[in-house]
Amino acid sequence: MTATARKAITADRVARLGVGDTTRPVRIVHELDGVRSDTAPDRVMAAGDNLWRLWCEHPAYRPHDVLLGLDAGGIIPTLAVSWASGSHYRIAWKINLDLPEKLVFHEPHARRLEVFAYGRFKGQRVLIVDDEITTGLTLTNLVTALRSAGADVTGVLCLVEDTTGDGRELLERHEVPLCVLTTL
Ligand SMILES: O=P(O)(O)OC[C@H]1O[C@H](OP(=O)(O)OP(=O)(O)O)[C@H](O)[C@@H]1O
Repeated sequence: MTATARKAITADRVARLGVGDTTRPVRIVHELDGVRSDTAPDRVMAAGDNLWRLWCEHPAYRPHDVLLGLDAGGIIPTLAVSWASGSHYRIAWKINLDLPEKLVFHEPHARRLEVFAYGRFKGQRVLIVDDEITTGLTLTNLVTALRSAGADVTGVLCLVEDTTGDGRELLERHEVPLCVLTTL
């Protein structure tokens, strides 16, 4: 297979995974590496369901148009919340594809420093989903980029808040509510 053909297949797969609908997340979770046992998908879906319920009861809850998850750790939680909430989702990828209308922001920790969210965000109410927050730098960078693109960030959902960092305080300074499943 040529490099061009491989690139086309990768781009198609990213596009299909990145703008999802609620009928597909379970099948995608089964396809992802590391989630192969019979019970793991159920646990992932239960976590997404619980996180979604907590957000619905949160005082700062507002409706959203789309979920936005972060590659890589945020992908599975995003699928799970999508399934629980019946929401469409997108993924911000650490893959730079030659596609129009991409939002770029900087990830302060990863080896690949730039993250790309494809498509239009102007006028969209976006609920961000990730696996964990520590310093909050990653998510505030994303919030700033989304707002610059004309999006309305309704909140951030994370599975885990590492309270050794100041992520919650940083998000509060940016007036973004944070809802987490558990703290560490
Ligand atoms: O609150 P912060 O201090 O910014 O850290 C949180 C970020 O760190 C992790 O990503 P990581 O860089 O490890 O990338 P990964 O998801 O690809 O593992 C995690 O998934 C968050 O996105």
